[in-house]
Amino acid sequence: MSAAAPTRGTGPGQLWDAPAAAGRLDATVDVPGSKSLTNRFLVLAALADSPVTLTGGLRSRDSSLMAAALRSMGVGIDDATAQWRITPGPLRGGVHVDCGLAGTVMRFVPPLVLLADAPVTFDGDEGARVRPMGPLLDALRALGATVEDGGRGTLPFTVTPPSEVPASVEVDSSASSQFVTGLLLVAARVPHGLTVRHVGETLPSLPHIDMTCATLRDAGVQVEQPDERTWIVRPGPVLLGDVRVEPDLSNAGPFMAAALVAGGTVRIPGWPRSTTQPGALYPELLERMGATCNLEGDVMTVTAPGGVIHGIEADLGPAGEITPTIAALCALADSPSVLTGIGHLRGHETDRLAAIAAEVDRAGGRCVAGDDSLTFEGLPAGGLQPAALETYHDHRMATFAAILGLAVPGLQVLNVGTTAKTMPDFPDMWKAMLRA
Ligand SMILES: O=C(O)C1=C[C@@H](OP(=O)(O)O)[C@@H](O)[C@H](O)C1
Ligand SMILES: C=C(OP(=O)(O)O)C(=O)O
Repeated sequence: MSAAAPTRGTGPGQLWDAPAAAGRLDATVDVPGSKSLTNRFLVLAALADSPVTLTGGLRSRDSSLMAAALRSMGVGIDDATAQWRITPGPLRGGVHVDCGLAGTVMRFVPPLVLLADAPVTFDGDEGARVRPMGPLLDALRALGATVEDGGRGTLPFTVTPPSEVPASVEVDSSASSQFVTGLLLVAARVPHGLTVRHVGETLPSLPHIDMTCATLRDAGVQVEQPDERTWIVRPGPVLLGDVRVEPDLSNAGPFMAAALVAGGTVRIPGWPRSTTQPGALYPELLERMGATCNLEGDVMTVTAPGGVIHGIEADLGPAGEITPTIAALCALADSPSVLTGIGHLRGHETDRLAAIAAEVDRAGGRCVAGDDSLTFEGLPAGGLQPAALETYHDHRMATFAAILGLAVPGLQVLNVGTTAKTMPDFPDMWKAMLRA
């Protein structure tokens, strides 16, 4: 008997009819809070000297997993209203942490065990069990913790706190900047502070490490960076107070990209004047691809003629997480594109280089994945063809598919609900933008 045909819907195994653009856009899209800032603030609040009020926090699978992990370790988190109240407490172990598929949970929580009173076990989704962890686990061992991972260097593992923590550690963070961030976040609270030195060849997502340092400094923590691969965090109090989370600029990207595909205008309110979020690169990249971007007050306005998208050559090493959105535009562009500096995306929610190449191919386009790059031929003469695109449990592959769907009537997306990782309302927000 053959397997039942997928039903229509947004859940696992279900197909979502991606709306095609029916005309020029004129939309204002309120994007929820940044995943990266929300989860940094939650961790820092857990280490703070007094309760913290957090406004604009993201409600999504990744932030819920972070809150659940911290609660289980003894942190009070009241998120019943829009202003969350986080009450730090002594960190306890003897608990199990579900990391889901969240890099921020699997890389930011294990270093907290350096301060806990008993071992903590960690596991996550099947797809999380292949995400790189080894260099961070080795760094925790060098800091005196006992880590049992069956020699795999991946989830699941158990971290047992050390009796003493040395004042410096080396880590190869070439597979993920989150290894350095995880160590820096806890550093002010270990007895002698911590010097973290990156020893790998490349270091992706530097803006995300800058975000960590900026967040620490805003909390009164002294962070020095004597050279581009060393961070020194002095021991001391963490004074977070009241914090507000910026909108997630990476999640603004698909809506901004929609203006290029459909034509018209998309406005993103709440755009920060200055930010460490990698999504800050969108305006420049989208302008090179044919849009006009203007920041007036705190509203970023993207305007484009529609149907005119230029290919691009770009090093996305600093901003790997925006790659799937730029990649969707490259697949629809009037000339070839090459995106480089993105080898580490093979360790993201899925192997994103393989996934993007496979899904462009499924829709009748051409994209070749290299070790560290994606090369696109651009839009084929007859355009892309309707197909049911796979999302691989990857929120950004779902938004990638939705962008293609704007230009390809009849395109479908399998499990678009996987966007709940960082943007649970995505399907409705997308339709509202299109008035579909
Ligand atoms: O620290 C963070 O919040 C993040 C860092 C980056 O990780 P990688 O350096 O593993 O790409 C980014 O891709 C991820 O979405 C969020
Ligand atoms: C790589 C990403 O997430 P994570 O925080 O799980 O690494 C991402 O959101 O693109």
